[in-house]
Amino acid sequence: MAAPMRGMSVLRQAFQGLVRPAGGQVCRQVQHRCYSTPGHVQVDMNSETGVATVRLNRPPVNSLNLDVLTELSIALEKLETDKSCKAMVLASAAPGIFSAGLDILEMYQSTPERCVAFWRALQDAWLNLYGSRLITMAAIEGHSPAGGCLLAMSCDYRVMAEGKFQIGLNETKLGIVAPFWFTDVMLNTIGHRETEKALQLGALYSAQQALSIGLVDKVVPLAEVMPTVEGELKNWLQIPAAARVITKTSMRKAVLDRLRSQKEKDAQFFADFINRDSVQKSLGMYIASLQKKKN
Ligand SMILES: CCCC/C=C\CC(=O)SCCNC(=O)CCNC(=O)[C@H](O)C(C)(C)COP(=O)(O)OP(=O)(O)OC[C@H]1O[C@@H](n2cnc3c(N)ncnc32)[C@H](O)[C@@H]1OP(=O)(O)O
Repeated sequence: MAAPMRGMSVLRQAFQGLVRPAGGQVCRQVQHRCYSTPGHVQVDMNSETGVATVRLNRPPVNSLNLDVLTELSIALEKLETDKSCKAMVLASAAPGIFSAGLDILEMYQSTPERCVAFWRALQDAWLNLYGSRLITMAAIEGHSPAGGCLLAMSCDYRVMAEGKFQIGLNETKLGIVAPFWFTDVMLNTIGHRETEKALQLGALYSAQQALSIGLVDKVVPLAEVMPTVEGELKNWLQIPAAARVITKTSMRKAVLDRLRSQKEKDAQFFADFINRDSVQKSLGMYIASLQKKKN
């Protein structure tokens, strides 16, 4: 195994194929390439259909920490440059959960430097997902609050499992504020009036409620989520790719450019905001409420 290069994380080098992480495997089959590493993002590429399935795999709740976001970003970059890849399904390997959103522990009692690095990783993952040329579909087989909702909304199409699962941008309930680009994506998805209510209230919606406001596109029984995504993909794959990509790009450009033009300012704002005493106090109380729920 090659020695890790200085100034580049082992994780990033592993994904770029420069080093193979201990215990990691790269398996190649006739129709599927699965990049299996000890990391938190599994990619299964079906070379026959050109559809990649990207599964978040950080049990118990797929909370998005620096590593997960970095891995996700790199996985998306690789798929973007893979000419055989036409579409990507974002899903979860953890039962009952799509993603619990940002890892609250990245925001609680963290250093300003770590906060900035964490936020840059989130920005990059989002820019890669929202700006992707691929057809992107979210298979929401569980809860999807906050950052989980952002990932789902950033796809082109969302299928959610019916039942007890909830989705929404609940940031205000934690005493934090959804960044402008989260708001922009929600505005583009459900419109101004619903976004204003949803964000102020930190609303979490059932699948049926989410369907009624256009936050998801289809609600089906849990076991039907993947087959429904696959069925929908067949329609999307029939559209001439160049025309679809130009249309998608022109519709998303303004929102992407808004973040691209102020990434560093946005990261610094996050680090300053999250480290305010009042915000830290709210996050501490929220973490305690999650713990209490169990007892
Ligand atoms: C300027 C700032 C902008 C910030 C922008 C975005 C913010 C975010 O994304 S903040 C994250 C918001 N997420 C949430 O509010 C979700 C919180 N979690 C839950 O409501 C539940 O965990 C969930 C419904 C997702 C799943 O419920 P359960 O299946 O019953 O699991 P548990 O609640 O028992 O959780 C298991 C375990 O995971 C810990 N956990 C849950 N969510 C998070 C999280 N987002 N970050 C870190 N850790 C999380 C939870 O505390 C439990 O831990 P243990 O007690 O140690 O087992």
